[in-house]
Amino acid sequence: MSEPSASGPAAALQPGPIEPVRIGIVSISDRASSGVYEDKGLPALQDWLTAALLNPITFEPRLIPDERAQIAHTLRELVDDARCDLVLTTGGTGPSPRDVTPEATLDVADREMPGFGEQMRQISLHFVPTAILSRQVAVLRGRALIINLPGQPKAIAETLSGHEAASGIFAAVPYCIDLIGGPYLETRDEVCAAFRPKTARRPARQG
Ligand SMILES: Nc1ncnc2c1ncn2[C@@H]1O[C@H](COP(=O)(O)OP(=O)(O)OP(=O)(O)O)[C@@H](O)[C@H]1O
Ligand SMILES: Nc1nc2c(c(=O)[nH]1)N[C@H]1C(S)=C(S)[C@@H](COP(=O)(O)O)O[C@H]1N2
Repeated sequence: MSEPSASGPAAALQPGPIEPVRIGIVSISDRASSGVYEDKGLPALQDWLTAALLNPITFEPRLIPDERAQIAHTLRELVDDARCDLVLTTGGTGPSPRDVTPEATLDVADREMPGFGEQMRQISLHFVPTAILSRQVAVLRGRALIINLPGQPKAIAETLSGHEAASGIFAAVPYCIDLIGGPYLETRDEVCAAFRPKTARRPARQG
C-alpha cells in the first residue's frame, strides 16, 4: 500500500501553519497614564489573550489619558500604521464627563458592530448591576476589529470569557476576523471556545 501523498485527502485534513496576529491593546485611564496608580489594564489584556490564543501574538500596547482626540489618533495609528488585526481598549466607557472612549472609537469607524456591545452588557449583568452604565462599542476600520471593554481590570476576563449563562464575546472574534480578511485565529477551548460555521472551520490542531 502506498503512503498518502502530501497533496492527497490525508494532507487536506492536516492543519496548516499557524498564522501570526498583531493585536493593539489600549488602556485608557487618566490616573494610570499619569502614574497615580499602576496600570492593570494592559497586563490583564495581555494575559488573557496569551492564554486564549494559540497564534503567535505581537502586542502593540498603549497607555493613554481619557482624551478623545488622543484616543482616536491612537486607534488610527494602530490600524493604519501598525497594521493591527484586532484592537482591544479598556476604560473610559462609562457616563462620567471624562469617559469618551466610545465617541473616539466611533470617530474612526467605517462600520459599527452593535452585537458586541449588546452582548457585553448582557454578560456583565451577571457580574454587576451597573453593567448598563458601560456605553462600550465595537467597530470595523479597514481590515481591523476594534472593541471597547470596561475599565475595571476584572471586567476584561469577564466580558471576553463570559459567564455560564452568557457566552463571552471573544467566541465570535475569530470568525469576525476571518470575514474581514485577517489571520485565522485559533483558541484554547478551556479559555474560550471560538465558534465558526462548519464551512469556515479548518482541521483542529492536536494538543
Ligand atoms: N488602567 C487601570 N489600572 C488599574 N485600575 C483601573 C484602571 N482603570 C480603571 N481602574 C479601576 O477601575 C475603576 C473604575 O474605572 P474607570 O475607568 O471608571 O476609572 P475613572 O474613575 O474614570 O478614572 P481613571 O480614568 O483615572 O482611571 C477605577 O477607579 C480604578 O479603581
Ligand atoms: N463585566 C463588567 N462590566 C462592567 C463593570 C464590571 O466591573 N465588570 N463595571 C461597570 C461599571 S461600574 C461602569 S461605570 C461601566 C463603565 O466603566 P469604565 O468607565 O471603566 O469603562 O462598566 C460597567 N461594566
